[in-house]
Amino acid sequence: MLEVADLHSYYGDAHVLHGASLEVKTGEVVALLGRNGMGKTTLIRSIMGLTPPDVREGSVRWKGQELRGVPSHEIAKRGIAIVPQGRRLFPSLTVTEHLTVLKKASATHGWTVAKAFEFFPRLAERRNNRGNQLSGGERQMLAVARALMIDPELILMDEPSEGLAPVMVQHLEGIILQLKQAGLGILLVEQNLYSALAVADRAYILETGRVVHQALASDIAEDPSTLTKFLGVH
Ligand SMILES: Nc1ncnc2c1ncn2[C@@H]1O[C@H](COP(=O)(O)OP(=O)(O)OP(=O)(O)O)[C@@H](O)[C@H]1O
Repeated sequence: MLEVADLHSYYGDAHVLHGASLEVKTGEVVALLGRNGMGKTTLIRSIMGLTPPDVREGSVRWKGQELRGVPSHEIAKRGIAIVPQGRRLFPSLTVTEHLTVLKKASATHGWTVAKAFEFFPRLAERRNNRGNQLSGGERQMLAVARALMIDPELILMDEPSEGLAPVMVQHLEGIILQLKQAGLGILLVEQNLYSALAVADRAYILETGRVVHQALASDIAEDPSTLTKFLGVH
């Protein structure tokens, strides 16, 4: 469904992605792993058409069509949503307002505000609270719910577990698996290795802007030598 091939991205003269390639098939959860600064966020932004960075070589194909050069709002319309690192919510908007910015409250098709509240009961309870009144876990749920409002087929999630208490990380894993069951594909950037491997079908390891290893998530989880070699985990 998503095919990224030989992508080269730059921040000014700084060459950050050096021919990154990966694939996400329909309904697959794919983890993108790698140490700090290896280019994970840059790759996600490059897929989504967000600048910076500047993509100078390679292709991003979605359902067979080239996305390079397509504006990010158009990419969203074609079915790819992003849950950015740090969640990027509006402190003064309520939970409901965050959701209705992207979809009318009266909408009846696909992901509606009512359906999002059914999926995230905690958000329903907090519907009139503002972004700055939510806990870290509630913020993350809202960031995911907001992404769902565009009725995506693929969600790019950038470190969703960052800053969450362990119980909330587990809750988030449950949400990711439920979304997968609903047929969504997910490309998941995670520092929390074990959480990512617990929900992913496959994983790629990025090192200085290139994929240096790919495998089934279950194989990586059972193979400590891969974790040590590429991720410095002991
Ligand atoms: N806006 C920017 N301008 C210049 N350089 C940047 C910018 N954003 C990232 N970089 C550089 O690009 C490289 C890759 O960063 P990126 O954020 O993609 O890594 P990452 O793997 O997502 O790491 P992290 O887990 O720390 O977010 C780093 O060397 C970083 O300093």
